[in-house]
Amino acid sequence: MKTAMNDSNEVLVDCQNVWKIFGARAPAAVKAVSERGLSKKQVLKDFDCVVGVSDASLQVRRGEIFCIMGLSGSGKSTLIRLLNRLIEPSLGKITVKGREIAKLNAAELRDMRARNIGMVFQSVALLPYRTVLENAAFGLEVRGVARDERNKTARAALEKVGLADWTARYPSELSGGMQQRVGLARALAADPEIILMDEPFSALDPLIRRQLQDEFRQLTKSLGKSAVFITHDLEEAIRIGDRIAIMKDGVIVQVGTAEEIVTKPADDYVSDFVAGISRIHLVKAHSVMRPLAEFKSAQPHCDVDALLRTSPEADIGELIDLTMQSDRDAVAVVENGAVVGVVTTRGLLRGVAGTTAGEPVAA
Ligand SMILES: Nc1ncnc2c1ncn2[C@@H]1O[C@H](COP(=O)(O)OP(=O)(O)OP(=O)(O)O)[C@@H](O)[C@H]1O
Repeated sequence: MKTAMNDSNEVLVDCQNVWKIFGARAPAAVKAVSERGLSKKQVLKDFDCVVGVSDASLQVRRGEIFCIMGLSGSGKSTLIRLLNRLIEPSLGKITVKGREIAKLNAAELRDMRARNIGMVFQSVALLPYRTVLENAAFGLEVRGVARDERNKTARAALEKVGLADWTARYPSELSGGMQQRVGLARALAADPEIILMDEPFSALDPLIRRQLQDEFRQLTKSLGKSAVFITHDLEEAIRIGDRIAIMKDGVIVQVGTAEEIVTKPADDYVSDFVAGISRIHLVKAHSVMRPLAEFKSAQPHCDVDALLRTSPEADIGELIDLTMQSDRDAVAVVENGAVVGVVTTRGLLRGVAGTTAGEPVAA
């Protein structure tokens, strides 16, 4: 099951108060922003400059899949390009594995991109006159890895993405989904610790897309990689991400797990996004339970020890199944052997309907 827990809390990418302002008068706009805190709208009006990213801070931890989600033009691509210094920030600081990337020289930057932070774009840009194997090995070739070694590594990466039988084919013989897999294999062959993905699956049809989402998540986890994954589709972010940052007009408006975002949207913008999302597998017992003391004072005659039991991480689907198996209207939530709360039928309905957790519930 997907959890918010990570293999470690080590921060691999740390982005602090980063701005990116585009335009001929960007330096003056940056000065005005840092001195007077101008808004995106004011910057456009006063300086004719576009704020791509506005005061963004985020941390990507080891082993984590971090999704950046937002509508077109919200700044996702600009932000991800800042993370491996394809573009330079106007203000703010970005470190990768503790090193400030703005301070790296050209050779150090190349090395960092190869070892630490590789990228897969929406259009993979496969080389048409090269085989699948040569395409997957391309990153290694650029790094000067000898042919035998790079082919061996690329072959292993193609195997991981299910293309072992296609190594001698050319990109034009592959479907869009398979071409994306080659792009992923190319990134995996280079073996970076962090993979940056800019809407890699958005051109694919829904079935293939869901399949690749699941495969990508499994593969990333089994290889112990970290990833930053851009999407404009909240369902994709929820399916793939351990945590999600939601962007609007260059600003990160909320960062959290899917459950946090769905149960506690930071503002109306996020609420609108989460309105259509099914909560059955997202909302967990800990969000809809009534704390034990509160439940006991409301229902002093209920024998809590006689209720069916579950963990705080049980989702609403599981809670519904348990409630149906029982002749009681409630399920006890147990942590470390002790009952910590009770989920009532009403709490369950509230979870499905999306009412904020923590409201008083008539049990
Ligand atoms: N090179 C550039 N010059 C000027 N403005 C730019 C440049 N790149 C991006 N922008 C502006 O920055 C803002 C954010 O764009 P960005 O491409 O990061 O958004 P996005 O969320 O990735 O959108 P999409 O989902 O459509 O790719 C937009 O207003 C865009 O016009």
